[in-house]
Amino acid sequence: MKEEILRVEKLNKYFGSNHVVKDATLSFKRGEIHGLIGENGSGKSTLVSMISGIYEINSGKIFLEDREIKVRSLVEANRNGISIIVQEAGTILGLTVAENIFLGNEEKFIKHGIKNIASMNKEAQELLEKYECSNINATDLIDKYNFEERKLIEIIKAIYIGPKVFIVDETTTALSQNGRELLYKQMTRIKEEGNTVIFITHDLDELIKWTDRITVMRDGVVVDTVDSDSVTEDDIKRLMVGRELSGHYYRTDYEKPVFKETVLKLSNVTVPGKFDNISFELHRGEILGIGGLSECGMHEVGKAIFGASFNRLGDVILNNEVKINSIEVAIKNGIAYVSKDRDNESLIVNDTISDNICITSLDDLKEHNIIFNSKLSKFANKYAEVLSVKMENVNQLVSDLSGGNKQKVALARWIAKNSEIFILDSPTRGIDVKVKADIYDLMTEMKNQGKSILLISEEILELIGMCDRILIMKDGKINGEFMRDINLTEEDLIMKMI
Ligand SMILES: Nc1ncnc2c1ncn2[C@@H]1O[C@H](COP(=O)(O)OP(=O)(O)OP(=O)(O)O)[C@@H](O)[C@H]1O
Repeated sequence: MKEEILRVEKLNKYFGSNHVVKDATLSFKRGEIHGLIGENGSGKSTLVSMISGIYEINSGKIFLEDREIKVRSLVEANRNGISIIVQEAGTILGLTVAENIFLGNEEKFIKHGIKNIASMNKEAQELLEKYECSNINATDLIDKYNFEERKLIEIIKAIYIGPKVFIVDETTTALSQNGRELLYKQMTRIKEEGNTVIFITHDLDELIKWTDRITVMRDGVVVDTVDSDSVTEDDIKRLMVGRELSGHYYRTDYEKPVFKETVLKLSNVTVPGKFDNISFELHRGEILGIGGLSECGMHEVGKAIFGASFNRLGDVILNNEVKINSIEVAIKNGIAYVSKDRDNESLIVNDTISDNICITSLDDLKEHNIIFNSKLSKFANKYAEVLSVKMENVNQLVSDLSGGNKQKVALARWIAKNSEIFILDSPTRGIDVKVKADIYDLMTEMKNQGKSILLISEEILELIGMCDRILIMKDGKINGEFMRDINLTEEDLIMKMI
């Protein structure tokens, strides 16, 4: 029997009248990876945020190595040996990589009131090398790096302290295959050294594979804790939802036609330093996937098509000969874009759900040049419902939603706009299995209506399961093309990525 390292007893958290964690009692053992799963909004992030000092506890107790701890901030949690990688961006823009890594822990570099920046930069660079991120420069502003690179920096920040409890909140979907390998390696090391990892992921396969035990939450309540080697994905789904979930997940068809008509054409598109001379066509009714490893440039391709890259070269042309050179032209011509960097590029998090959903459809909602609030509210409610957004009402701020529910709002806006071409970068990031299946159904329905989807994804199975055609990128170029085929395997795609 492994020894307990961390115990939470009757933890409660309210946001206003919303009781989101209810009497949670849970024990974590030394040398285990302990998974945490539940539907979007079931209280996982809130629970680990209380353990890591991000949120105040309304009632209950936390014991670390049998000693009650009261952590009031992340820095205090760190000092107690608890670190976390949060689901959203956890780095601060305007600071260097080194400053981000040592944020809250700078005093080790301060002597007689003077901070030894050279020494801090040197130590940060050594950490970057040690954790296989030598392409990142400690003295650079963090702003220079993309979402995945910032996540890797957060991982280093969380592990260099040698945590007793390392919390990973829905991080793997922000990482590509190589970033994931790095994270798994560190999780395994921490476990083998007799410490504990709390691992939140919506990927059931990954959850069962990497954890020793799994705790399931439903509506703020800890439902059960099970041994990972004694459960199946269906068992977990049943515990999460409280009933049997049946039916398919990805598309099941292999013969559905793609129209010959080209709706969007890229000719020799380049974004210097990101990708080079990319040309392809997207057809009506096609789901075209783009996959690859972190540095391959695929995320920038989505941005460039939407007119959101400042220094793009080459042409992005619609079938009516309109050239897409700006976001405004893209939206006017029926192009939708969901970025992987949800909080910074897809949503206005300090605004309401209603405003976020309506923002791209305001012109369509005008009556004699007047926009009626009642109409906005009805419209927002309709599409929040289509995407099953778990919320109090549409006037709630997006920042108050759980990660997966934010993602649903980002998608709802474009479904509401009835766009013709969807560029979806990691659209199911952070979304629970049940809603994921609904989103895949929605994508299939859109395809059947003749809409076109460019699906940029790190999830190889998602690409194989959903796409009519898949382009694999490597080092800024297209390195392989695969047609939909029941015999296509993960290995086929990976071979073209590496
Ligand atoms: N800062 C906040 N203010 C108000 N309500 C909040 C806040 N943070 C979370 N909530 C609410 O608490 C509930 C639980 O959210 P939480 O983020 O813990 O869920 P989760 O299980 O982590 O979901 P996901 O899988 O989507 O990340 C949700 O209903 C959410 O809207």
